[in-house]
Amino acid sequence: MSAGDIIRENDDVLIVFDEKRRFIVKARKEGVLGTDKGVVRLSDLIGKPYGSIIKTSRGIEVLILKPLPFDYSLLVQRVTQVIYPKDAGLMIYLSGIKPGSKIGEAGVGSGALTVMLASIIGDSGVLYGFDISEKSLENTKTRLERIGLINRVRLLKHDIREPVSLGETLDSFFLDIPDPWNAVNTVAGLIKTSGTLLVYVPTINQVEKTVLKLRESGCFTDIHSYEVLLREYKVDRDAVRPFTRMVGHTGYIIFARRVKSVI
Ligand SMILES: C[S@@+](CC[C@H](N)C(=O)[O-])C[C@H]1O[C@@H](n2cnc3c(N)ncnc32)[C@H](O)[C@@H]1O
Repeated sequence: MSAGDIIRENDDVLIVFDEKRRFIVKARKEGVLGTDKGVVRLSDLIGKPYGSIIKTSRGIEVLILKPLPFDYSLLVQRVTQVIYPKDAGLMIYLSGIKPGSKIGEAGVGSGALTVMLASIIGDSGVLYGFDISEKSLENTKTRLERIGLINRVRLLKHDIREPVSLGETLDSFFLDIPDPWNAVNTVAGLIKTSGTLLVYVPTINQVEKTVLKLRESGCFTDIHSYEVLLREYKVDRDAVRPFTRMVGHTGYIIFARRVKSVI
């Protein structure tokens, strides 16, 4: 077992009571997490290996885990519609981003995608996050500080449809605003040639407008549009089937590569 497997003071811990009741807390010498299933003393977490089971004051067993990047969505206060992990997963894979990548995102909204992107680019990467809403920027800043990722992110109040200079070009740009077609020229100027653009839109009408604008700009090629449908399964002995409820629709993903000029 390595040192990182043992919970130390100030480490984040995911406490799982059941499917619905999950909390991220910091292990501390003082303080408690109070729930209807009893109290967990935060000092009880210190020195325990991640993956252990501890008991609340009411004797109920809870699991203590190391939070994964997507677990931090528990801390995201939704001030806007957010990008779901199923969509973020494909967007991140297609983008090709990795530790050290320099990337952009507009709008940051509630910061759900920002948290996932910032966790991937590492301490050597940088994310320029644009939004026109002061509230969204403030909210995202608070989340990133809480999770310890703020050093990788520069939050900027700016309308991404208007030109902007960053002093460097980006490996990838993530766009989630109502009218992305109006931002195509600006983001084309920010992405390095052979870099990637990922656009997220909730309606198919927005897909059409955006793709036509990307083609017309002459700055993008390899343009593809996708939708991700995710079905989870309920697994019991001799009774394996999809859950009866599923998320029917979230949004569409558009991928494109920046080129000098389309051949
Ligand atoms: C749907 S939310 C983004 C949600 C975000 N992707 C998430 O996962 O939390 C859209 C955001 O875009 C911002 N926005 C809208 N138009 C914009 C523009 N032209 N430039 C920058 N931000 C813009 C809005 O203020 C809003 O916060």
